[in-house]
Amino acid sequence: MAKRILVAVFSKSGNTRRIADHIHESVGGTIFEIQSEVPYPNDYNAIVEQAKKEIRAGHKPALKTKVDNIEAYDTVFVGSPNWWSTIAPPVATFLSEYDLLGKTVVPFCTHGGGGAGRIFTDIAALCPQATVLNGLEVYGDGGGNAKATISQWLHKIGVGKVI
Ligand SMILES: Cc1cc2nc3c(=O)[nH]c(=O)nc-3n(C[C@H](O)[C@H](O)[C@H](O)COP(=O)(O)O)c2cc1C
Repeated sequence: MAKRILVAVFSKSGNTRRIADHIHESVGGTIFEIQSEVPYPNDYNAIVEQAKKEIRAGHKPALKTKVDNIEAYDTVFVGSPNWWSTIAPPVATFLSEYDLLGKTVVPFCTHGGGGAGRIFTDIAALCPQATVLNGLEVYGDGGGNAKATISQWLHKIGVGKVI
């Protein structure tokens, strides 16, 4: 049976979404934007403070969007910006809401200079029954090298294009 791929991404300012779009172009499948029911503020200080509080409290905000049929996918890419060295809280909600038992999870993130932080281990901890492949970390929106970096990574982890 053909592999079915979901590319799930949360992005506040577009960087992680851009990487998700490149991944989607390369591997096919379905793209899914993780969105919180209540949007995060646009003011930088406000979002940084809110994120800090939510992460400290382990808060998992309600999501506005749902995946129709998670059973249909066997590979799930999960993308998050680095927020305080970990995943954005809506990504924690996403990983807790869906049963990823037996699926392959492929993490990726963008950051502002701090690298992946704890993102890959935090994602793995939230889907203990999935096989988690080596993640990709990208600075900002990845610049002009983004596509090449993504192709090399996909090749390394052995995820090819599906229809
Ligand atoms: C609330 C918040 C916290 C952040 N914390 C970090 C951090 O700890 N380390 C880091 O390298 N970048 C941090 N950043 C920068 C983002 O990870 C970076 O700009 C990312 O590419 C944004 O992705 P997006 O455009 O998909 O939202 C933070 C940004 C925000 C809004």
